[in-house]
Amino acid sequence: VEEETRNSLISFLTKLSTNNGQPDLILGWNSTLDPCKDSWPRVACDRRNTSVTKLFLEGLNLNGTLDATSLCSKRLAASLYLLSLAGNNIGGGIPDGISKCKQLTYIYVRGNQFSGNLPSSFPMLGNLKRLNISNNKFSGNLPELSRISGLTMFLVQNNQLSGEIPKFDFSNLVQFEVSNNNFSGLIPDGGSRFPTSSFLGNPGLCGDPLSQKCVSLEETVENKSKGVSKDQILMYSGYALVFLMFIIFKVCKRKKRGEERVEAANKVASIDDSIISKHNAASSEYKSDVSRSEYMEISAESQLVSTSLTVLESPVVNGLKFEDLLSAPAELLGRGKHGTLYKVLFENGIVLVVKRIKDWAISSTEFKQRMQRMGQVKHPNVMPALAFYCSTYEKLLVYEYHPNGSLFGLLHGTPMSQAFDWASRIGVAASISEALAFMHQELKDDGIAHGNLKSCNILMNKNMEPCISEYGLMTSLDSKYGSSLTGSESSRSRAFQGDIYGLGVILLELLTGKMAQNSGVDLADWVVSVVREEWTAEVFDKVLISEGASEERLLNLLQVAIKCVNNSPDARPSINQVATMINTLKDEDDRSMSFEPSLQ
Ligand SMILES: Nc1ncnc2c1ncn2[C@@H]1O[C@H](COP(=O)(O)OP(=O)(O)OP(=O)(O)O)[C@@H](O)[C@H]1O
Repeated sequence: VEEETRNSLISFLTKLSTNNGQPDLILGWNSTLDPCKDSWPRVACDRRNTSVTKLFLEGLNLNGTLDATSLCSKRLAASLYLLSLAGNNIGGGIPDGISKCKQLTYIYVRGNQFSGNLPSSFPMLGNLKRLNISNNKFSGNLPELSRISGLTMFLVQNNQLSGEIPKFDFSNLVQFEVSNNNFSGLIPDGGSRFPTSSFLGNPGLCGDPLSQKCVSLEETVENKSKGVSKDQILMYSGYALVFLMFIIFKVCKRKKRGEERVEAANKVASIDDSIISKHNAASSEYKSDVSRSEYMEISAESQLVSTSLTVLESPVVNGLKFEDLLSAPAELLGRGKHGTLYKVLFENGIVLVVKRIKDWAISSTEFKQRMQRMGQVKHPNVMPALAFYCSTYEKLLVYEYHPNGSLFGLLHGTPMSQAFDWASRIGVAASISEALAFMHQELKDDGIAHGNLKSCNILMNKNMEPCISEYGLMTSLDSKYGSSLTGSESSRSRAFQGDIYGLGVILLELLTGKMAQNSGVDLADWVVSVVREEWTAEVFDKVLISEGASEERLLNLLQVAIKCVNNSPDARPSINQVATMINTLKDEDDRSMSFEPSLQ
């Protein structure tokens, strides 16, 4: 490593550590030695040992300032892609010059005394993937970070940041948290993928997933006041206008609601009346294959006691009527233990999935209450029902169609399974277990477990992230899962323990690449017997072994899976324990893969 870089590093550390006297000596950073070949502590280099790539300076009680000029000196800036300063007492701001460190991909400065604005040049760090500036004293508006397209981690909680949240492409973000700042305005589209806790503690913030809704009028008024001078008098009259319009809006809304109620009553009546005629007319228009005609039976039965479709909050199906569902072409996707699944195609290109539940001994009232309750519990890795229909004869649920298929398909379908590497598998395990822990916690008091957790009920969304589907549709009838259909307290907890069993089997599928049931062989029984015979290494998927996945990590996950499939439901761990174990394994894995620091 050339002299310029050595000097830059030492000067950077000196400014960071005004308290430490001779930091270069303390850390062993000595300009007569080479940072790479002589292995300066807390410095990592490229494979050829010619350039510095990572600085791990966390937890050193550093209390100086960040000298971007030294850090982003020409040569160092060309290779440095990880900077961790987490858990120190570094103060001052992050200078504008940081944007010269073009290769920076990971910035971890959590838990310091940094203050001031993030520099406006920050978005020029186009390679940035993970940013953690949480637990500092940063303030002011965020720069246009949404321009950084590859950002997967954005953690800025516990600062004093204000203004609006940039319009991120939330589909890329895996970790996101802005809680306990002074952010205001509408949470941008897609933000609702993250839990409410990611946004809490910002009094001015509104919109999904927070319960505080935005007053849509604000936008209208903002537009109207564009171009108006910003002096104070006008500002106050603007506020007065907002208030006035808000009142008018409320009055109009109340009036409209009254009209809508009348309209809705008429609509329900007209749907009921028109089902027979529309269905008869419609059925001749569609190609009638077996599934289609079966699907049509729904309407025939439903004519007896029909109610309208209940939409559970979704822009996709807003305005969708029960009759629309019936008159759209349908394709049979599968016939499971608990019902039949149809893919329904609409003229406007929307594709939905309708589950027709069979033989569920649950009253209509109970079914409706259950669906409404589940509509309130949202997690980005759980697929919500978009709407439901319930009559004496039919119980239908409407879901979004996921063209990327299920985890079952990914593991046991043909070529894709080859590309399903260990990092993705442990990622899937961590996401599912966290989502299940969330659902159990939210729905424990209502006694609603998943009831039928298995790899074909884990669907891959457009970002190939797993989503648990069909949550709470049925209580499993399988005694092995440990549940029963009676409503007693113990049978309720059995249902939750049944989900742990289901999760355990999914973990075994991820580890072995084998199906849960194959030619009468039960995967859990097989794995347990092989492990008992001390042939443990034999159970793992050969694809993982040939990829070079660490056997120690496979073993760690296997131990969790085996605990979950214990035949005695009471001996299984709680979902929180499972989620913690799996997430710890995943974190260890992430760290060892990228040699990232323990303190982000
Ligand atoms: N929303 C969806 N989008 C795309 N595919 C889906 C969707 N829901 C389910 N599937 C897939 O359709 C197939 C049939 O699903 P279905 O729920 O009927 O089967 P099952 O889960 O075996 O049945 P059951 O839940 O009654 O035991 C499965 O392969 C499943 O992965």
